[in-house]
Amino acid sequence: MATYQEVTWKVPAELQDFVVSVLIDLGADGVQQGDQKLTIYEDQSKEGWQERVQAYQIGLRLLEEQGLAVQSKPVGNEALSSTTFENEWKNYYHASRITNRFTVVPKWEEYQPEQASEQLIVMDPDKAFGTGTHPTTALMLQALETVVRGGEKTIDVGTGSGVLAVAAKYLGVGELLATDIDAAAVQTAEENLALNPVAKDVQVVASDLMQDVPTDFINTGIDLVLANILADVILPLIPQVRQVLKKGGLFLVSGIYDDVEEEIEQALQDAGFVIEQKMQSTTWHAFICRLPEDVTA
Ligand SMILES: C[S@@+](CC[C@H](N)C(=O)[O-])C[C@H]1O[C@@H](n2cnc3c(N)ncnc32)[C@H](O)[C@@H]1O
Repeated sequence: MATYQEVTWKVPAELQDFVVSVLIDLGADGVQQGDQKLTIYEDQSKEGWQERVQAYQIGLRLLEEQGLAVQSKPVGNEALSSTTFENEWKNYYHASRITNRFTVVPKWEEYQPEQASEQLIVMDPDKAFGTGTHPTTALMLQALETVVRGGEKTIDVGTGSGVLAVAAKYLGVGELLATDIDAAAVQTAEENLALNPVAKDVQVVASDLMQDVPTDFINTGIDLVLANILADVILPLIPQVRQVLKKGGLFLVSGIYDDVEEEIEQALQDAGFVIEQKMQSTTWHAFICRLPEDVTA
C-alpha cells in the first residue's frame, strides 16, 4: 500500500499564495491551504520524494531568513497510509461554487444545485492539480466564460485534473485535446472526464507542452489554447501556441505570479499577441490574448 509523507508548515494567510507558488516551483504537485498553515503530500512510491521534501524545507528556510513570517520548522511531519490520505483529503474537499455558472463537486459528495443555471463539474482530483479552488483555475474559468462562442477547436495544455476541459465543453467548444507532462495527471484527467458526460469525447495526451499533439489535430489550425501553468513553462509555450493558432484565435493563459506579469506580457506581445483582457485574483494574473487577423507570418 502506498504511503504519503504529510508535512505541514505554519504560514500566515497573507503569504500563502506566494509560498504555494514557491513550493510548486520546487516540485510540489499540490499544496493544501489551511488556517495559517500549508501542507504537502509526497507519494513515497515516487522517486525523489525525500529530495523534494528537503528542497521545500530549504526553500522555506530561505524565506524565513529573508524575514518573512513563515516558520520553516514543520509543525507536522508524518507518514500516512493511502487510506488515511484519501480520507483526510475527502474531509477537506467539498463542493465549491467557483463562478456563477460552475460548481466543482467531488465525486463522493451528493450536491443539489442552488440554481437551474449552475453546472456541475464532478472531480476526483486525486493527486492532480485542479480542484477549481485555486485562484488561477478560477481565473481561467472566468476567462472561458467570457470568450467561448461555441465550436472552437481547443487545446488545454497542462490539464491537471481536467477541470478546464470539462468547463470548456459545457460552454460549447468543439473538438478538445488536453495534454499533461505528468502521467499521473493524464490518468486522473481521463478518469475525471469520464465522470462528466459532456466531456466524453475529449482526448488526453501525455506531452511536454504541445510537442506530442498529433499533427492531424493541429494541421487545420486551433481556435483556442488554454494554459494555466507557471511562468517558466509559459515562456517556451508561447511560440508553440503562435504556430498552431489560427489568425483571430485566442490564448487564455494563467499561472502568472505578480513578479513575472510584465515579462510574460512582453513575451506575448513580442510574439504578436494582443492582450485583450487582464484579470487578477490576489497575486495571480491571467491574460486573454488574441492573435490578430492581420498578424504577419
Ligand atoms: C497549475 S496546474 C493546472 C491544472 C488545471 N489546468 C487547472 O487550471 O486547474 C498545471 C499543470 O500543468 C502540468 N504541466 C507542467 N509542465 C508541463 C509541461 N511542460 N507540459 C505539459 N503539462 C505540464 C502539470 O503537471 C499540472 O498538471
